[in-house]
This record gives sequence, structure tokens and C-alpha cells, in this order.
Amino acid sequence: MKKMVLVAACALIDADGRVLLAQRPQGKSMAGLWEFPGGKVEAGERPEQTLIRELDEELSLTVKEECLAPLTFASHGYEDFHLLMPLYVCRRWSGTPVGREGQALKWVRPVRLRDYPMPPADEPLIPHLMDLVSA
Ligand SMILES: Nc1nc2c([nH]c(=O)n2[C@@H]2O[C@H](COP(=O)(O)OP(=O)(O)OP(=O)(O)O)[C@@H](O)[C@H]2O)c(=O)[nH]1
Repeated sequence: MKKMVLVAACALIDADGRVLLAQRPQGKSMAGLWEFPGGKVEAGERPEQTLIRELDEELSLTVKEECLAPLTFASHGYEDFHLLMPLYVCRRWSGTPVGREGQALKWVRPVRLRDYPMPPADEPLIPHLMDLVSA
């Protein structure tokens, strides 16, 4: 049986309704693909704590737990594990995102998300972001 991996991800949305994507650096699995910031939920963590930690580590952003709202989730079978990935939305943070791990960053309109190759698990999330931002 495949191992279940829990990853928390966040769609940061700016005042123009654009979503922040980060490009996976060379050397990692799925290098070059664009993804939502986030990472694996570590032992003893709640997903919200994971995001607060990862957004600081990856992007130098400070986010409050009450600014993280659940939107939807991805459930995707990769070859060697099953990914369960809650997707949160955040519209308020402090700081300006910088790719602290060398990742390229891009603010993208939800209608343009398909122009950026993403991991297969992320594709079903796109319509949810389109609905959210056009509503
Ligand atoms: N942060 C993030 N991870 C995603 C997304 N979509 C997706 O399939 N993933 C997968 O979820 C896992 C997140 O792991 P991570 O970011 O904490 O760790 P990592 O890349 O160093 O791990 P890895 O190299 O073992 O894959 C990776 O396997 C990644 O490919 C996404 O939109 N955001």
C-alpha cells in the first residue's frame, strides 16, 4: 500500500486577485514545475502551523493563523505515495515574498494558471481558484 503524505499548501492572493506560484528548484522531485507554497506536515504539527512555518522559511512572510482559510484539497496518487493536500487561501500577510530557497516566484491570474506547468495533483485545484477570484 502506498504511504499517505500530508502536505499543506497555500494560495496567497494579492489585491489584484493574483495567486503566488513558486517554481520547484533543480535537484528536487518535479523540478521546474510551479506549485503553491507549503510543505509536508511534520509530526505533531497542525497544517496551519506547517504553513506558518513554511511561508516564513520559503518566502520570508509572516502569516497569522486566522488569515488562513481552507478552500479545498487535492488527493492524488503518485507512483510512490498518495498525496493528501489541503489548500488554504490567504489574503493578508506581512512582508514581501522572496524565494529564500532560490525558487522563482510569479503572481498569476487564476485564468492564466494553466500556462504554468504544475504537479498533476494541482490541476483540479485551478477551477476552485478561478471561482474564488471571479466571484
Ligand atoms: N508545496 C507543494 N507541494 C506540492 C504541491 N503539489 C504537489 O504535488 N506537491 C508535492 O508535495 C510534496 C511537498 O513536499 P515538500 O515541498 O515538503 O518537500 P520536498 O519538495 O523537499 O520533498 P520531495 O523532494 O521529497 O518531493 C512534494 O512531493 C511535492 O511535489 C504544491 O502545490 N505545493
